[in-house]
Amino acid sequence: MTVASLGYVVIETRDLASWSTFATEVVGLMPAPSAQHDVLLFRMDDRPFRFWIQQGDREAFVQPGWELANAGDFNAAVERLKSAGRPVQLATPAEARARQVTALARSSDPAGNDLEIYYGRVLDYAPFRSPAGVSRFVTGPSGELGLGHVVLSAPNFAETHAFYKSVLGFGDTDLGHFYLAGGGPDDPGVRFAFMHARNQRHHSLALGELPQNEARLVHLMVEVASVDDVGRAYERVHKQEVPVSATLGRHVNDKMLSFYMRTPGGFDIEYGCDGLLIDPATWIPTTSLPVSDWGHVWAFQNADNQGSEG
Ligand SMILES: Cc1ccc(O)c(O)c1CC[C@@H]1C(=O)CC[C@]2(C)C(=O)CC[C@@H]12
Ligand SMILES: [Fe+2]
Repeated sequence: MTVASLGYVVIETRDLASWSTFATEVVGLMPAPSAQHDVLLFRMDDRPFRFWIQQGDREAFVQPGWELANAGDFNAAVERLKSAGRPVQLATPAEARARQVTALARSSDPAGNDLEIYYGRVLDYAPFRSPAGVSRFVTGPSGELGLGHVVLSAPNFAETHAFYKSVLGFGDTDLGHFYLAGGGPDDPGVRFAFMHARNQRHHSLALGELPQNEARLVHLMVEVASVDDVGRAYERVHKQEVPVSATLGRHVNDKMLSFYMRTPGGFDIEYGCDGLLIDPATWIPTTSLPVSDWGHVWAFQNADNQGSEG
């Protein structure tokens, strides 16, 4: 019943054309054929899509699609969601076919973040080619590392954290505690849970003890093969005047060399390389206190500093 990987993300936008330009020219994703005129699909490997972007009336993240290994794991996850009292909606065969999976169900976590689970690994045999010249997105030799990670807000932190572990089978990789307000006696800190699915990616999911934001996502991370892929993306971001949310830096926990940019959806994409691989069977969770070894100057912290100085 353990989630195997982060399979795809669903995003909603009023302006498909702007998202499309951003996805291809900035991120470097490959446009893929879509059967629906109000849905754009983008590939990063041999999956038929990793980004599903649909026309709607909001700019928002809709939900992650969590992949289960087979029918048995999928059915067990559905049963666990029901036993935990979560609403579960089994998708129709037509809906599953549209997602290019064998079976699909919708639910939500106790913080109100929507989610999908599915099984059935359809492949697209047309070679992957990035329109922006990305050498390769890192998803593992057969895609088993998943598309990257998502970071969700969980104001009811303990309850949501327990849900992902006991109901969907995630394991703790790092229980970060970040003192962003100086670390003095009055600073309660922000708790984070970085969790792995049944693959070697350091985290496929992180929960932050943060209020829910309008975009309904803190960020999603995509990993590329080399530091040059990150550097070239950083250059595209500057040339195309995409807002940088955090400058280039290296995280202490997963060793990711990354920067963060603002998407048209109002949430960030973390764009990185060098992510740490772990053995999910034997890993003992760490507790990180620093966010980064170096770099990662956050735009919101700059604004705060300027406010207090001025
Ligand atoms: C700390 C950390 C480790 C690995 C990651 O992939 C990663 O994204 C982070 C940063 C998480 C987090 C964030 O995304 C929003 C801004 C946050 C709350 C901070 O200011 C500290 C931690 C940051
Ligand atoms: Fe991240």
